[in-house]
Amino acid sequence: MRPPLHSYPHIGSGKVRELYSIDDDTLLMVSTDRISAYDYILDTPIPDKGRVLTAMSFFWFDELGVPNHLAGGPEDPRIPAEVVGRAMVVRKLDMVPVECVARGYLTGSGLIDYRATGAVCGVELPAGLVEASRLPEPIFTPATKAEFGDHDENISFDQTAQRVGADVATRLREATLDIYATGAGVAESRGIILADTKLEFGFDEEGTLVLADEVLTPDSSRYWDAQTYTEGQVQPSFDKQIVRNWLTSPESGWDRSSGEQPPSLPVDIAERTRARYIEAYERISGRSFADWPKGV
Ligand SMILES: CCOC(=O)Cn1cc(-c2ncnc(N)c2C#N)cn1
Repeated sequence: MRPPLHSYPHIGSGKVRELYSIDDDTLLMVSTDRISAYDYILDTPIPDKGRVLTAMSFFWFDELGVPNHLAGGPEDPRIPAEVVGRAMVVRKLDMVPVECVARGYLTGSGLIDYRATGAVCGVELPAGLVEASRLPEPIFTPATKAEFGDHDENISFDQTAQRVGADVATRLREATLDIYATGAGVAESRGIILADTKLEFGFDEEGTLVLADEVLTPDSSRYWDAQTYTEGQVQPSFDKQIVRNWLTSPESGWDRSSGEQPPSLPVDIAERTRARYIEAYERISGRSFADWPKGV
């Protein structure tokens, strides 16, 4: 008999995820069907988004083969029935207070930094790069964890070292770049560009640096379709572009500059977005989403 979700103390909320305490050593990380766009959490859920992104994290934890925080499988008996398939039982770690970002392409806050300084997080880049330029080699561009709703602030390697020590900063950079390289290589072989990703790490009770959080999901990464990749313009998000395009189309009646909450999504927009998440998972993992566990 699985415990009810309400039997676990709720200890944290993200934009689209919830964190609960199972016991002194273990947490339950639950992914919801919520989706964010243009810094708003939309009021229309994307059916199965939580399950697809959880399936992706389980795939990548398995594929990467590095020490990670998983403490059980997708159907661990500690997972409440209502969240089976979209929850992970994880070891409680001493989390490193740095967002570990790897970038293989220049976009978003990295492009803003580059245009202002010629560098990203203090990493000098060649002149002449533009939106979505592929970088000569992937770079480590750490950031501070922002409070709920704020954007993370990019920091340099030296600033990271001041926070966590030079040795840990070096290990974070190495691990982040290695994981990005593996992820980008697998994605590329499936016709998908992994432009960048954000990882989180923590230390376990033996002092081992452990990969935590979600890993290489469309919520923690930018995925682009390699077939449509064109340097010099903002790339369509593999998973969110359908939503973004509808929200900024006359059909939605929404004005992005209004500061108002976006309208509810039409059913077909939510359904097509669900299909994109499933396509990303199946193409990258080579697994069928139909095989993934589902709660009640
Ligand atoms: C609600 C969404 O926000 C988060 O999950 C971020 N977060 C992670 C932890 C964490 N804390 C101890 N051990 C862990 N294994 C983890 C993990 N992952 C805390 N906040």
